[in-house]
Amino acid sequence: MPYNIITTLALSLLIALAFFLVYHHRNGGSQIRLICGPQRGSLLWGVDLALLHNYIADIDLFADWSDFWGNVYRIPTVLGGQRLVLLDPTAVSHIVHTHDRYQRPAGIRDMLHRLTGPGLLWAEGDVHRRQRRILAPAFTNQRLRNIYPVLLGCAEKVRTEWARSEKGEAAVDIDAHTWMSRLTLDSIGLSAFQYDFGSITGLASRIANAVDAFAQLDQTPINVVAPLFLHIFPFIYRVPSARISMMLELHASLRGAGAAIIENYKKSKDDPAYVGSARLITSLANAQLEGNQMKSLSELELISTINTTILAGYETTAVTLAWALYELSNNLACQSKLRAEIAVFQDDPTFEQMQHEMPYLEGVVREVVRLRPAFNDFARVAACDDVIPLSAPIVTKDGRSIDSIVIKKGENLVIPVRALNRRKELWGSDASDFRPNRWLEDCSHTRKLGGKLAADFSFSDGPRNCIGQGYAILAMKTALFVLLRNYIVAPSLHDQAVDSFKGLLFRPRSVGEKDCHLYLTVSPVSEPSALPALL
Ligand code: HEM
Repeated sequence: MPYNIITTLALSLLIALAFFLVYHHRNGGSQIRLICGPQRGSLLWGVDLALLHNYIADIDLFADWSDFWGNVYRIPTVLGGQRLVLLDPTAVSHIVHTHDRYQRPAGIRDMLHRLTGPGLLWAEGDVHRRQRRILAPAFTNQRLRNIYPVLLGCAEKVRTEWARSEKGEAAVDIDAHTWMSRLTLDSIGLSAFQYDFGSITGLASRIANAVDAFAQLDQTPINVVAPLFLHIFPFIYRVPSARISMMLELHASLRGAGAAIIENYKKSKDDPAYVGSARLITSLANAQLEGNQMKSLSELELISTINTTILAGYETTAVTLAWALYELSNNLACQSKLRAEIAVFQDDPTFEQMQHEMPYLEGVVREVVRLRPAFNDFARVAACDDVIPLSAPIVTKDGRSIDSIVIKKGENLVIPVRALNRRKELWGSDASDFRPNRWLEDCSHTRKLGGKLAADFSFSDGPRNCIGQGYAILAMKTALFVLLRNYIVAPSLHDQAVDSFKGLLFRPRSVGEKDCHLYLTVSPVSEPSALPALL
C-alpha cells in the first residue's frame, strides 16, 4: 500500500513539475504575461475550450473581450500557454507587413504542406517570394479582363440549371451553398486552368465531397479538442483520426485534380482552340521550363501551386457567395436596390462596366466579405525577437504605460479578423449590420482610423495578402449580377433558421439538417407574387 501512495505522489510531483517546466519555458521572460486580459479558468485549457464554442455558435469572444480589455490583450491557452490578441491597427499592420518575422505556426504549416505540398500557402521567405512572383502575373487586371467572359458563362450555366429545376413551380427551394460551390469550382477550373470540372451540370466532384466532409465531422471529444493542441504538438495531425483521414482524402482529391489539369494542358496546348495562353496554367507550365532558378518552379511546386490555388480559392469564394445570398434573402430592400442597378444593363455588362459602373453591387460584395470573413482569425508565431509598435499606449498589469510590446521568438499571436471587421469605432454603431450602402458613403472616418487595412482585412494585407482577391471580387460580382438579374432570393419556404457552422471554413447552415446545407427559395423575377408573405 505505502508503495502505491509513494508512486502516486511521485507521479503527481512529476506531472506538476512537467506543467511548471512547460509553463516556465513558454512564458518565462515574456512581456506578454504583463498584458491584461481574461483570467485563466483552467491550467489545462486556458480559454481555449470557451473559444471552441466561439467556433460552433455565432458568438465572438474576441470581440467581447476587446470591448472589455481594449485592442491589445492576452489570452491564456492550453497547457499554461498564452497568446497576444491584436486589434490595434498599427500592430496588425506591423505583423502583416513584416511577415518574415511572423509566420504561420508550425502545426498549421505542416497541415498545409500535407494538403497542398510545398505551395504558396505553405512557403516562407525566399521560396515564398519566388513562388509569389511567378503567380502574380496571372492575377493582373488584364488577366481578369480575359477571364471575365468565362465567369459570366459559368454563372449563366447555374441560371439555366435553376430554370430547369423550377419545373413550372413559381418558387423552389435550392441548396444555395452547393450551387455556389459548383459555380466556384467550375469557374476556377475553367478560368485558371481551362479545365472543366463539370460540377454545375452534375458531375460528382471528389474535391467538393472532400471539402464537404469537414462539415460532417462527428463532434467527438478527440475531433473537437485535437486542434487546440496544434500549436504545442505540431505533429498532432499525424496521429490517425477521422480528421486526418479527411485531410488525406482532400489531399488526394487535390492531387488528382492537379494531375488531370496538367494532363489536359499537355494534350491540348498545341490545339488552336485552346486559349490557355491567357490562363494561370500556362504561366506555371512556362515557369517549370524556365532556366533561371529565381523564376522557375519544380514539378512538385507546379502541382502544389495548382492544389493551392484550388484550395485557397474554392471554399473561400463559395462560402462568401453563399453568405451573400443569405444576407440578400433577408434584406429585400438591398435586393431591390441591387436589382434596380442591374436592370440598367440590357445586355451583359462589359468588364469595365462590371468593375466601375455598379457601385452598389461592389458594396454588397465588400459588405459580405467584411461581415462574414472566410477566416475568423489568423494565428501567427514570432520567428525572431521583435518589438511591435502600438497606435495608442496600453497599461500593463503592473501599472506601466507602454506604446510597444517586446516579443520573443516562438511567442504566439492572433489577429481576430471577424472582430476587427466589426469594430464599432471604425464602422459605427451598426457595425454588425449588413448595410452595403456604407461602401458608397464618405469613408474618411474609417480611413483615418484604419485605412485600407480596416476595410479589406478579410483578404489580409501586405506581401502575403490574398493574391486572388481581385479575382474573388470579380467572380462574386459576376455571379450575383447574373443570378439576381433573373431570380428573387428569399428565406426557405420551410422557414428554417440559419446558423454559422464550422467545416473547413465557417458556412451558413440551415439548422436541423443532418448535413451542412443552406436552403433558400428562388423565384423568377417575373414571379415575385410566389414569394412568402415576409417579402
Ligand atoms: C472570398 C474569397 C477569398 C478570401 C476571403 C480569401 C482570403 C485570403 C486570406 C485572408 C489570405 C491570407 C491568409 C494568411 O495570411 O494566413 C489568402 C491567401 C491566399 N489566397 Fe485568398 N481568399 C479568397 C479567394 C481566393 C481566390 C479566388 C484565390 C485564387 C484563385 C486565392 C488565392 C490565395 C492564395 C494563393 C493565397 C496565399 C498568398 C500568399 O501566401 O502569398 N484566394 N486568401
